[in-house]
Amino acid sequence: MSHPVEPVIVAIDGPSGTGKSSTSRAVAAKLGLSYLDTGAMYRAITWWMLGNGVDVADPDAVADQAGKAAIVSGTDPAAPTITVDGMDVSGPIRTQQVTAAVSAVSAVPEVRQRMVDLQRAAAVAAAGGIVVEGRDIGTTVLPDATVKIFLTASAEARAARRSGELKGAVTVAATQADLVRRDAADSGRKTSPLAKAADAVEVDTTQLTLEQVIECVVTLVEEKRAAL
Ligand SMILES: Nc1ncnc2c1ncn2[C@@H]1O[C@H](COP(=O)(O)OP(=O)(O)OP(=O)(O)O)[C@@H](O)[C@H]1O
Ligand SMILES: Nc1ccn([C@@H]2O[C@H](COP(=O)(O)O)[C@@H](O)[C@H]2O)c(=O)n1
Repeated sequence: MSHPVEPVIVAIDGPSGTGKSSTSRAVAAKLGLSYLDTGAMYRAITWWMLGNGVDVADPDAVADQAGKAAIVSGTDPAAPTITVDGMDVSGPIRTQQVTAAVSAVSAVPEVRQRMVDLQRAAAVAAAGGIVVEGRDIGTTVLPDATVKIFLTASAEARAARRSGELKGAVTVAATQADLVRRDAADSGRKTSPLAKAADAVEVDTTQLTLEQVIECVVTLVEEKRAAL
């Protein structure tokens, strides 16, 4: 008797700038899976809070407004989308203003509960399987994921990669300080902090090219699938 094939769920977590988005999108595209960028969701709600005059340093004010914005993520790895109340916010959520505020907003339990519900619903809706990337996917959002990966890289390597992206608009030192500050806030919060799940495979990408990281994750997923 044949058994129904369970959709593969890949959880990819790690600190800022370790290559989660680039790797997750490419792995999803190669394996024909959906893709969800949960960081974009926290950025989207932060963008909404800032635009609506909410004091993001006041957790009670943020909690009070946590249910107001309608956040919708498109999960096609070839063209991921993110909208707030029907508006495309893929550009605005990447501004420095949002980056500086997102850790405070994402630390509020009411915000996290709302985002986690949306993230789990997206995973259930992805009948063919999904790659979900973030900070707490393996530990909290999808603890039963088929494969869990925790990407790391030195702060120096991550800052150099990000500075390359920003084309020298910000110094490497300032970029590194920002990454380290955000990681400390994300790791130190009470509710589902950035953490490696006990059963996650850690991949240090410092000395690896993006292509090597993608290949490594694809192999890990295929090995796991073959063993199911
Ligand atoms: N192994 C690698 N070698 C060199 N550059 C890389 C590697 N992995 C990712 N990059 C580059 O580093 C930058 C950051 O990657 P990416 O946005 O995927 O990281 P991230 O972990 O999703 O970051 P964040 O948490 O801030 O969203 C991008 O410019 C990407 O092209
Ligand atoms: N699962 C997650 C994902 C993200 N966050 C918060 O969002 C910030 C932005 O994430 P990026 O991946 O776009 O850099 C991140 O610094 C966290 O504060 C989260 O809490 N949980």
